[in-house]
Amino acid sequence: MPETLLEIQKLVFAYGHGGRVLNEVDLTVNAGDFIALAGRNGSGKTTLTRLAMSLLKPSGGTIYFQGKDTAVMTTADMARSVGYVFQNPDRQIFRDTVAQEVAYGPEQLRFSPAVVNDSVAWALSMTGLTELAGRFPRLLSRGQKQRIAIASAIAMRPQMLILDEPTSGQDPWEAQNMMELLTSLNQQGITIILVTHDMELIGQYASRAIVLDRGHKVFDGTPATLFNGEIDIAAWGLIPPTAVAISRQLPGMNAQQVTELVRQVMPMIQKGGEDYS
Ligand SMILES: Nc1ncnc2c1ncn2[C@@H]1O[C@H](COP(=O)(O)OP(=O)(O)OP(=O)(O)O)[C@@H](O)[C@H]1O
Repeated sequence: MPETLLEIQKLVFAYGHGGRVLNEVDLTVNAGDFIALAGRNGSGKTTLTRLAMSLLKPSGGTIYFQGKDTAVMTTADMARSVGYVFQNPDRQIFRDTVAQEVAYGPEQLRFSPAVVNDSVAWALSMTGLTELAGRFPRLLSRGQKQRIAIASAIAMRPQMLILDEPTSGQDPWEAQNMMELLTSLNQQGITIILVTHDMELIGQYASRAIVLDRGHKVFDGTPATLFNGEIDIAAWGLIPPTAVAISRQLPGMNAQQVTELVRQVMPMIQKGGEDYS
């Protein structure tokens, strides 16, 4: 059995005296999961991740991290185990060089200087930033800044990484690099929760999809099940990945990703070619 990292029970949340933004949400996150958290604008995704990080406190229900009630944990306690990457990387970057920026978290956690150096070197290398270690972060591209935010988070050696729309505003090449980075971090044992509106990314990279709709958890399962055509995902404001939409038009096809669609379609095309030759 995989270790349970996060256990959310009957979570309710309202901002101030407003209405409920999250309603009786139950959720278990296991070590090793690669979760995509989806749902229409305002469905409660960011709020849920902020609660999971103890940046907000529940109005009702309980959140346990490794069996411990997070109500008694500070944001600093959570930061030892969970890295959080904000949607806008500029909110997280304030030091003069990339290396100093990435060292900030491990220093705050009072790692020894040798461990800080090792952690920074590892985080820069994982994120492809080693060459940029001495550069001024604010002058780098959005994709590079997003990588700095991830490097800063993983330098604290978290068990789990929560990322809020890390590919927003990036070109497809940067977004793909980012997803490959997250895949490789996940393969190294870091549990990933990725907030995203991008169904293509969910189909291609996530092992589990969770959908929120108007503060309720309405789906928790594999991307294959989410996109199998039997669930009315349009009711939650979602559309299937292109590969799924195309493959539904072709008899016998069940691709979730473009590469898989091409693999499934190629024999048909080759056979068609032979018929014409
Ligand atoms: N600081 C706040 N004060 C009051 N209401 C808020 C606050 N932040 C978010 N909300 C409201 O809470 C609801 C959930 O917002 P949240 O940002 O969690 O949704 P989301 O699914 O992340 O949306 P998006 O995809 O647009 O980022 C929305 O109705 C939003 O307007």
